[in-house]
Amino acid sequence: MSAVLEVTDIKKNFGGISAVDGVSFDVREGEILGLIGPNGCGKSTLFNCILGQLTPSDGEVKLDGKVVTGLRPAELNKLGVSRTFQLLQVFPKLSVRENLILAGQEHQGNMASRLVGRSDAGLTEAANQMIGFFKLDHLAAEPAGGLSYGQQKLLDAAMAFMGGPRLVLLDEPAGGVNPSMLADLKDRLVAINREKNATFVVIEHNMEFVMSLCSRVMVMAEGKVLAMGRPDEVRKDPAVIEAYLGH
Ligand SMILES: Nc1ncnc2c1ncn2[C@@H]1O[C@H](COP(=O)(O)OP(=O)(O)OP(=O)(O)O)[C@@H](O)[C@H]1O
Repeated sequence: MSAVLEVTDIKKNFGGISAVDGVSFDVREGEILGLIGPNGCGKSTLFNCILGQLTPSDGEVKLDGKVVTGLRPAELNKLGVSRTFQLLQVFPKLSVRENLILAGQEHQGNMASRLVGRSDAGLTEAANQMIGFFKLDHLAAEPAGGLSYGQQKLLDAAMAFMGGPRLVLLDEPAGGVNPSMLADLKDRLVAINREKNATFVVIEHNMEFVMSLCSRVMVMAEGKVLAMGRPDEVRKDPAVIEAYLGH
């Protein structure tokens, strides 16, 4: 399997703080990689360095073998890199379908179409497919703000997959989602991975969710990679247990 994403020796300092301290890993095509670690260990900073929200102090990011370090988020979007944020990014007054269309326009770098008219740039069909895929049919015309929190997280994840991205980085997709919706969310993420061969990286604090969703898990502590491996290997790694119990 070829690597979609290769991260080599990424570092990010904030003044005297070394938030990410020499992290290297790769993500293979069709893989779901989990990224876990105690609060403040550098997960979000690492995501932001990969996604162009932050410029790394050092290191290299490659997408499909091409160096993309330092590219802006919009440029990465056009290359097929998509993300969700810890906090929901849905537009509450727009319908579920409109939110998906807008996300598709963003992925195409086509936000200007918002200003020049309500043309959907051919994205209604793609949005309808995503609605079906994420089982949001009964909510398609509802304003997103009227959905439950768990449904909005499902929509938020669906938005990241509009436009058939090459790589999706999901930041705490399960955060605050109740157990019954969690099962739906996991089920849909597994399905999109299998049926569309989608590749993604998931930051998540919900250990059970991440261990059952991901094929490999990377554990960070204090800006470094502490462990990387299959969920069952990582779960019993003494250094990982210590990192969690120590906090
Ligand atoms: N913009 C910033 N300026 C200064 N320090 C920052 C900045 N962003 C993050 N940090 C620091 O870098 C370290 C890593 O933070 P980061 O948010 O990446 O951790 P995290 O693992 O994502 O945490 P959480 O699980 O709580 O989201 C922390 O010490 C944090 O205080």
